[in-house]
Amino acid sequence: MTARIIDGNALSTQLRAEVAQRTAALTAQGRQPGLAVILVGDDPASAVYVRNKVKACETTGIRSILEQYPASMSQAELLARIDALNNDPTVHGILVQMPLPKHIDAQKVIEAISTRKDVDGYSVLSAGETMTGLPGFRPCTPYGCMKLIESTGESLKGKHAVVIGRSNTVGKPMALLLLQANATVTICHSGTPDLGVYTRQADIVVAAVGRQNTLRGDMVKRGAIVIDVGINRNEQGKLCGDVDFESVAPVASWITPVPGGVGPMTITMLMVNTLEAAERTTRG
Ligand SMILES: Nc1nc2c(c(=O)[nH]1)N[C@@H](CN(C=O)c1ccc(C(=O)N[C@@H](CCC(=O)O)C(=O)O)cc1)CN2
Repeated sequence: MTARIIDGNALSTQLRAEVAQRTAALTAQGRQPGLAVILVGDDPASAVYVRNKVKACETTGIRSILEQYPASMSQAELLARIDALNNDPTVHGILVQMPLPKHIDAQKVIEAISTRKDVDGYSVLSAGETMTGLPGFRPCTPYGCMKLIESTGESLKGKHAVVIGRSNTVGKPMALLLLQANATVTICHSGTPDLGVYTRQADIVVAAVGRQNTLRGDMVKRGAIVIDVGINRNEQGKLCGDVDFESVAPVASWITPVPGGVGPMTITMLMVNTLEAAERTTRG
């Protein structure tokens, strides 16, 4: 047996087409969704991600407002821009690309974004909504992982899911979303001794630790679903995830590739969240 591929590019195309349809309906009512994307500094990877977000807006019909600032921008200046965008009724989502330059307190910036416009789902209030299952914005990467798992048609009810990683933006919200889908959830991390003891019991493994080859074939139960959130570069400079694809694919039932798995879904769920932000304002 070899695992079937969960194709994040294909699922993204499908979901973006649905977003485009709903966006067109809102736009026809004079309520075109708008997303403000703020990039501070000159990190080359961030510039690529931001460009891809603007492109995704173009293909879905969402209006993008790209604001680029030098790394020397002060925190006060950035907070003032966010305040202006919070008060702009044509802007439904605000996104500040991470990481920010070191002199800026990222959490302060995130908390300055209105909860109604926090389409990254990064704020403390959004985290609370994710934890309680209240309506709000789910962080895009774990939200995308849930859609990828859903696309396999496998139910999560009663299954054991192991999340490797405990970041506030991926690992922790991922565990909460799996829990809400009635999985039994274990969170492991870089400090977990003998990771395989846990992952070998898992029906679903989500690897989000940021270290290549964290999950190998001998650590995976036959038939498990494996979701790879990692974006790393190997010794040859090639993009790779946290999962050793070659050894895990023959054991798993479903697996996401890197690239082309979770990555594109992150941007797709940003489009979904922005559309929903605009739809919510329409409802008053
Ligand atoms: N404000 C935010 N900042 C950051 C986020 C975020 O969700 N919001 N996430 C990451 C970067 N990111 C989006 O911003 C992101 C990372 C990777 C991909 C992606 O499509 N990856 C491709 C491979 C791309 C490549 O070739 O390098 C893939 O995995 O197929 C999309 C978005 C940090 N900052």
